[in-house]
Amino acid sequence: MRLGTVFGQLGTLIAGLMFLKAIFDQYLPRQLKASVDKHSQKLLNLLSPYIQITFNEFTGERFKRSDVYAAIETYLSSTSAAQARRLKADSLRDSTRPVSLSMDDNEEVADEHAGVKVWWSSGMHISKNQTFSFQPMNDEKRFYNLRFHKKHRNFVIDTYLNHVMKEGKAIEVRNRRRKLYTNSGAAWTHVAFEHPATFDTLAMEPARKREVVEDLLAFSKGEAFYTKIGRAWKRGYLLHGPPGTGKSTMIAAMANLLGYDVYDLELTAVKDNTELKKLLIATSSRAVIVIEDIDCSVDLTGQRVKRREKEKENENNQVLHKMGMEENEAKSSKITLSGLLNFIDGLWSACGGERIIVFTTNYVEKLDPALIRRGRMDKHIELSFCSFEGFKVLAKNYVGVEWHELFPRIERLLGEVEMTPADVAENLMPRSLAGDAEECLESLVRALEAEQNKSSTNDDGTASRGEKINGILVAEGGDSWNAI
Ligand SMILES: Nc1ncnc2c1ncn2[C@@H]1O[C@H](COP(=O)(O)OP(=O)(O)OP(=O)(O)O)[C@@H](O)[C@H]1O
Ligand SMILES: [Mg+2]
Repeated sequence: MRLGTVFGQLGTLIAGLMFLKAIFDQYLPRQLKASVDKHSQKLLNLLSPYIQITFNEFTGERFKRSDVYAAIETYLSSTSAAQARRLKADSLRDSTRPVSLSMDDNEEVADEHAGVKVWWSSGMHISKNQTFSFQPMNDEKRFYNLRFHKKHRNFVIDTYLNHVMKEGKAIEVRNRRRKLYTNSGAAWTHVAFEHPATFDTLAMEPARKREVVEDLLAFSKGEAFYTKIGRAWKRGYLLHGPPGTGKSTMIAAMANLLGYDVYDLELTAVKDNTELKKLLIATSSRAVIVIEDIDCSVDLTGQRVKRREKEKENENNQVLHKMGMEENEAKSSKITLSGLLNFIDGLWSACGGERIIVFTTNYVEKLDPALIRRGRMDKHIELSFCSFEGFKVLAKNYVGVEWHELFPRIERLLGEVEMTPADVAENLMPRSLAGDAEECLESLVRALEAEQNKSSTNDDGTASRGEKINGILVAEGGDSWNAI
């Protein structure tokens, strides 16, 4: 007899048994039915080459939805949308998508991974001891069934289920609305993080940009590597450079590239080291923890205070009096350098999951070496004045041109004048909706030439535009505005 015929007959037999079981289910008394159920299931198990796994929506804790069920639902959402005939739509909180689609009860969809085909179906148990309740949903227990051929038992259990969990969680992360956390006291509050910066729009030499992007991607995919070498899955970046060179913009681009939340830690709002520790423990995995302007955030004890006092000593002839005050202030300042070092080291040891910590500063040389040594700040990235390569990125973004006859002139001027990407960008900003590229480029040329003339005449040593004193940018004409 041909193999196809054998399978055909087997199929008919199984279908017949299932039909008989359905009839018995309707007409047999309950006790007899339970016994028929047991034996028919045994018979079906013997004949069927398939294995089935059930994943319940609620396991153990009654009100806690199973993470596994949620990951399966997310994993199957696109397959369900493509295959199922009846779908359920749910609104989503904290997601960039307006609705989530999943297959309705008693639907079945097929999935394939590494050439192995499996079938997923969804269903719902309704509790038999139904009592009147204002929350009838509590008695409905949903589940997913995974069906596969028994020859794939090991593959499904060892490989396929891992793939489903990993992919489901990754989709969840990709779709979730990210958050920007800020601290007030020992608690974080958050708003939606919607900064549009990307590495594509960041003005920086392409080779250096690629290096940073590759470093970040290697980190984010490096869980196995970090485990192998016995290091916590964390990475520290120090971004340094003059104001307006794109440090904050790069942090947003980093968070957008990796899909991480951002924790913007304002050290001056933290009372003491204990509060700092609490904040650290409350951060989630897949986060960029940022401390901006680390040099002027807080009076750190140790070398820096001494160095700062020394600078003041030279400036001021009321030295002793002033030093006394500073020392008292430093003592009453509750966050210390060692507190901050413990914070970073604690991040490395106490918190599981991937985290990035970023410090920014305008004055890298002022930082205590202990704070920025490799292992704490693994990668130091300098952001500097606008190069011609950086300008080309801005020109493409702001005025939509990749080449213009003014480019050689701009290249020469940028080689002679130091202008931050922020200032270049400002000059390239169209003045009106109808503003054209040439007008913007000419405005930039004029600004660069004015800067060139100014630098050849201005050497009186006064603070000039763009210089930051104690976190405040100095504007032309002595105005000042906040750093961020
Ligand atoms: N490298 C850059 N690429 C693209 N845009 C930039 C770049 N640098 C600055 N800008 C523009 O200038 C503005 C200010 O930049 P940003 O806030 O990133 O500077 P910063 O280096 O963080 O300055 P600060 O030291 O004052 O904090 C940004 O909103 C952005 O539009
Ligand atoms: Mg900044």
